[in-house]
Amino acid sequence: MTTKSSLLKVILLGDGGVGKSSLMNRYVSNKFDSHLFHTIGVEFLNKELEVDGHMVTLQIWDTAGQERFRSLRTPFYRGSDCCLLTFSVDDNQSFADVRNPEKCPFVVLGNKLDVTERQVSMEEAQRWCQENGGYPYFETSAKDATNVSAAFEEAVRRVLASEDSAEHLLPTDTIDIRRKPRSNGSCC
Ligand SMILES: Nc1nc2c(ncn2[C@@H]2O[C@H](COP(=O)(O)OP(=O)(O)OP(=O)(O)O)[C@@H](O)[C@H]2O)c(=O)[nH]1
Ligand SMILES: [Mg+2]
Repeated sequence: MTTKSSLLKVILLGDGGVGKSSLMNRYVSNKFDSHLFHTIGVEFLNKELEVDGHMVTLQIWDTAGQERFRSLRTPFYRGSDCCLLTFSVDDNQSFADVRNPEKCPFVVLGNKLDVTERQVSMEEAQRWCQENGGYPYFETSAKDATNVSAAFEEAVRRVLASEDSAEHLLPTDTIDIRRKPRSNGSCC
């Protein structure tokens, strides 16, 4: 029997320091580093998971949020199935930047839930997500591992539900050369 797996690409976007790399490291390696360096350019990691009976290879692209790297991100939007727009709840400016997405968002993450001094309330973030297309909103902490898997898994569920998942199917033992290229499968 052919085992089929879906290959999904998600991209983490958001200001420098909001915790994108920390979320990826927590999710893929279950590790947290309180003195992580800023990302330079773009990095990616793969994670295999099962969502509602679907085997998925999730390719997570982690972009550099600092302003000086902004132009580098553009090529990586292409072919993304989902954008994870991330801000940190203790940084108003990072939420303002999320509210002006360059490309279509899919899931919005308010990270650093563990901090005591919030600048963005849950109500404010939820209201914005509802009023701007009904984006799913998750409050996460890469530090405490709160809601991190749930946020990535929701992204996978949304992609699988919104697209003909057959478009992603990669038979492990055959390649169908008659298959047409994806026409409009990507959101970004
Ligand atoms: N308290 C707390 N700190 C966090 C959390 N997530 C990340 N941090 C810290 O915030 C800092 C920045 O985290 P990064 O993951 O490097 O942020 P980034 O979004 O990848 O930043 P760039 O690579 O510059 O775009 C690091 O010192 C992390 O340890 C969190 O959930 N809670
Ligand atoms: Mg980073």
